[in-house]
Amino acid sequence: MSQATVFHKQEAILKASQVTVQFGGFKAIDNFSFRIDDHEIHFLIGPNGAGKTTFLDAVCGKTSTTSGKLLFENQTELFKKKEFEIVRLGIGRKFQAPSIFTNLSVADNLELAMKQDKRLLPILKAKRNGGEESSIEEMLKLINLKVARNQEAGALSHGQKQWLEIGMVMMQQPHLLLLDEPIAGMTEEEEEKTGHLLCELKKKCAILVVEHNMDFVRSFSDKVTVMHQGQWLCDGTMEDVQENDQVLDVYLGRREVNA
Ligand SMILES: Nc1ncnc2c1ncn2[C@@H]1O[C@H](COP(=O)(O)OP(=O)(O)OP(=O)(O)O)[C@@H](O)[C@H]1O
Repeated sequence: MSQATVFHKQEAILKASQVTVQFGGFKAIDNFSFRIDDHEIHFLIGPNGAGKTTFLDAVCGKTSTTSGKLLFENQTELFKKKEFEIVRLGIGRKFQAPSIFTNLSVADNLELAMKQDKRLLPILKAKRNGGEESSIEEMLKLINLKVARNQEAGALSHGQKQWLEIGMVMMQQPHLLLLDEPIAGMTEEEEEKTGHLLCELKKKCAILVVEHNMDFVRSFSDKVTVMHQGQWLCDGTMEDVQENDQVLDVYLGRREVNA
C-alpha cells in the first residue's frame, strides 16, 4: 500500500464488535456491532427503548458491557475502564442533565472544564495564563457565546446553555464527542445553529449523536446507524436508511418519508 493510500484511509475512532449489555435477564443491547470514523457526524436512531442511550453509557463507562469488544482508536479496549479513565483517553460526553455552574460566568465555566483539578477556589483565584485565555476565547467564538463571556451562565437561554455545555466538554479536547438529544427543547433557530456548531466541531473530533428529530439528522449527518430492540438494523447515509423497509416499518413509518 502506498503512503498516500495510508494517509487517505479513514481511521476508525471507535469499533464495537458484538457488544451485549444485559440488565438481569434483559438484553438492552444485543450483539451490536458499530464503527465511527474520525471527523464524522454519526447519528444513532431508532424507536424508544432501542438501546441507543445504553450504548452511549457503555462507551463512556457509565454502564458495563456484558460481552463483546469496544475498541477505541484501534488499540484501547474500553471494557472495564472507569468513567474518568475513558474521559482521559479522549471520549467526552454531554449528558442531558445540566452540569454548568449557574452562578459562574460563561468564561469561568469553560476554564473550570479545562482543569483536571476541579476545586473552584484555587482556579478562580489564579490568574489565567495566555494559553488558557486563548483556548477560552477560541471556544467562546466556536460556541457563539463571545458576547456572553462575562454573563452568569444561569442567565443564558436554554440553547446557549446547551452550547456552553458542549464547549465545556470540548475544552478537554476529546477525540470522540457523545451527545444525547442535543437539540431537545431548542427553537428552530437554535437547532440550526447547533447543527452548524457540530459541523465545526467535526473538524476537531468524531461526533456520535442520539437523536429523534429526523429533519436534523437529514441535514447534518454523515452517517446513520439504526438500532431496534438492542440490535443493529442497518447503517448508511440518511438517504440509504430511509429507504430500508425494516426501518420504515419499525421506526420512520411510511408517512414521514413521503412527507
Ligand atoms: N439500568 C437499567 N436497568 C434495567 N433496564 C434498563 C436500564 N437502562 C435501560 N434499560 C432498558 O433498556 C432498554 C433500552 O433503553 P435505552 O434508554 O438505551 O433506549 P433508547 O433507545 O435510548 O430509548 P429512548 O429513545 O426512549 O431514549 C429499555 O427497555 C430500558 O428500559
